[in-house]
Amino acid sequence: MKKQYNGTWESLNSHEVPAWYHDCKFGIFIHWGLYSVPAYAPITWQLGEVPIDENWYANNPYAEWYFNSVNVGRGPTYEHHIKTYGIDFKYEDFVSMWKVDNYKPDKWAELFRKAGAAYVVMVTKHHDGFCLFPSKYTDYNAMKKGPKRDLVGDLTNAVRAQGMKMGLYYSGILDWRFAHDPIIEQNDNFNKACPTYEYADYAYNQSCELIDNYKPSVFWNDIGWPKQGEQNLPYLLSHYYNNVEEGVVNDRFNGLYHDFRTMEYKYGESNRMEKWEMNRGMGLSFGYNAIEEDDKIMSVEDTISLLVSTVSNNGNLLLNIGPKADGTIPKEQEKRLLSIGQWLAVNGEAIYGTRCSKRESAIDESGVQIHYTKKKKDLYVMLDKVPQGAFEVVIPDLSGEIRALDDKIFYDFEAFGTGVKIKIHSHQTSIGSIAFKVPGGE
Ligand SMILES: C[C@@H]1N[C@H](CNC(=O)c2cc3ccccc3[nH]2)[C@@H](O)[C@H](O)[C@@H]1O
Repeated sequence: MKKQYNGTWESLNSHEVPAWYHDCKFGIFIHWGLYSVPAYAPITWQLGEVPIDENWYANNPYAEWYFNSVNVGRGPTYEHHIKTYGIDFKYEDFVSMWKVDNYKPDKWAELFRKAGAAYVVMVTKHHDGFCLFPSKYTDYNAMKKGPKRDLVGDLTNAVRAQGMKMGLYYSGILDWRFAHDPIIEQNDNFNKACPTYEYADYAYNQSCELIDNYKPSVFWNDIGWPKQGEQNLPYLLSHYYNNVEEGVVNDRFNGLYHDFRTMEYKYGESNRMEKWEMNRGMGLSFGYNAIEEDDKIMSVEDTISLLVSTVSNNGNLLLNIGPKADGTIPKEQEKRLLSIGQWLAVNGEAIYGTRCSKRESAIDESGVQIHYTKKKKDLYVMLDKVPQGAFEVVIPDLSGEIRALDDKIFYDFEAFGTGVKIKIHSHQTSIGSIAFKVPGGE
């Protein structure tokens, strides 16, 4: 019997995170929109690592913040805009320039599947207010203007045809079509947001459009929810769960409710006792940044390290790609996705469908990082940040057989005190973390 939610916080608080969200581990985030046309941001800092005497908003590395970065009236993006487009060029003028001739949603979905992703979260409306889906509530949308396509519907169908879950991102509290004062400090995200009931109703109604028309497996709200709409949240979330039984939501509803917590780059806290999700771009931006080239984005090894450390601590990794305006996925991003997929094809047994082991991640004296996952009674051990060439590592409080998932790893193992010493002779031909299975080891 399907559980019904009745518009109260009490009924919502009985909602449990469905198994699929615990099992899937790796998702692809997609930031694609008007901001992909200028595709510019300075390459500055990761969120959570901004130097104390610097201003994030006047030097925003998020290319999807282009409108605000110009609107602040100073800094690299403002200068770039004046030089490239001129002082009279308005952000809305990018609409007619946004042609999606290379948008091939089936190819995108195929690439995400090859990357080993189990879910996708696509931005439907970012802070700039331009909707990538047909909406009854605004003509500022991709069906009516610019691309003249239901960009969200096309990808939703393609992703589901590949057997992946489709999630949708919505910028709840921020919409610069309703409130366009420059945001120059963190609190402005809330204090300068549109304070009208009209906008709160707009956000509620568009969220219902997304739920009713696409039934997203993840409703990924960003930054916060309109204050004037907080009393309607229990109805919106009940409507969501009553229509999308497997649905999950994140923790960006003004702290009122969540299925899973989030981190973004280095910002936020995670607690392995609770389901959470790490989201970040491959570089410092979510939207495509044309000056962020191959040498400026994460290596495959670092991305696999992030996946392994996130999953072994009860998280999912939602890794962003920023397509070019025309729908081309940048080569440097595609290359990394395919390499991650190759690693997961060999080592995915230690990732997909696992749960947090009672054993916590550790660093041995040689600096090798040891991460654990479990699946029923089996234990998986993943070695990361390993040296080139041969090395040894002792896994404490372990006994019995230990088997590398990658047959290109040459190793021995032996009992060592109350643990097992693994002697790796050669691992050159493999990329990223080295995963072992210990049958019955949990
Ligand atoms: C995915 C990413 N989100 C940004 C806003 N981030 C937050 O509101 C936020 C980060 C974070 C980390 C831990 C807990 C809550 C958080 N909210 C957006 O401003 C970016 O353009 C991009 O869409």
